Amino acid sequence: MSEKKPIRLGVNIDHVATIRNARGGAHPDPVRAAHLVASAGADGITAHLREDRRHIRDDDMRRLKEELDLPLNFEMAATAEMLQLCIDVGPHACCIVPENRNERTTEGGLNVAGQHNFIAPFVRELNDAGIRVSLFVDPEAEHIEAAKSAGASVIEIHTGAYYEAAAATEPKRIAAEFEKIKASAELADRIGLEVHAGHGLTFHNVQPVAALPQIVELNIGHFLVGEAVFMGLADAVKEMKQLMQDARTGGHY
Ligand SMILES: CC(=O)[C@@H](O)[C@H](O)COP(=O)(O)O
Ligand SMILES: NCC(=O)COP(=O)(O)O
Repeated sequence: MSEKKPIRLGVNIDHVATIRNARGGAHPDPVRAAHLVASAGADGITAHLREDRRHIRDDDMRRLKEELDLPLNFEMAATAEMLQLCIDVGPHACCIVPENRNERTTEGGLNVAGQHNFIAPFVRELNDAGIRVSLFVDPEAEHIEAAKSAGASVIEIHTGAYYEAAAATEPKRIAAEFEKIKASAELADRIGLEVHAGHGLTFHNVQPVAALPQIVELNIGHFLVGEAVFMGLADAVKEMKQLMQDARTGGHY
């Protein structure tokens, strides 16, 4: 069993921008939300600049980088336009994700094994610009091994299938999806990749994932912004961090 390293919470503020864009104005400002989550204990800010700009926009990314002291994780598709924007912004990290304009949310992980020769040059250019690269992958060995050989230093395990199993309250499916995450975290750690996870994590499903000793960062957004309606964004972030720390230190879950 690996030693338990501390675990970080990256808060994804995309859906603050979704609410802003619903009316076309400037409120609520995702950068203001980022300042708030920083003071509530977030360890980083994640934002996904989608090609269709449905939530976060170019200027949000620039302001997040300029105004925040926290590490910025720039999520994006592997396109020439995004590569240039990311290099111009100069975030701490870039997470490359698959993107499909017709999807409601990120549906699956990056097909790194099938697109190795396409993805590796993006990783190289970002690395050369001093940006850490993470690849957002389904919990499958072939993509994790391909991420390593493509030059990424981090993988983020897509926890969407685990979320769906938990939402359907199907114990066998939850256990099967969790086992995939666990085996993937162990494999990635063994081959020298830093391991992150995210997508669909909530107060109710986060603790088993946070307890996995190889996982050092969780990126969580939609649930926290939704929960902010009921308990406020700062309290939602504090509660999520507490649940993660409790799971990490062997507390109750
Ligand atoms: C890649 C990922 O999991 C997040 O970026 C999440 O998808 C938030 O953005 P969307 O809700 O637009 O997919
Ligand atoms: N990469 C996952 C992420 O940033 C947040 O996903 P979600 O919590 O909004 O589903």
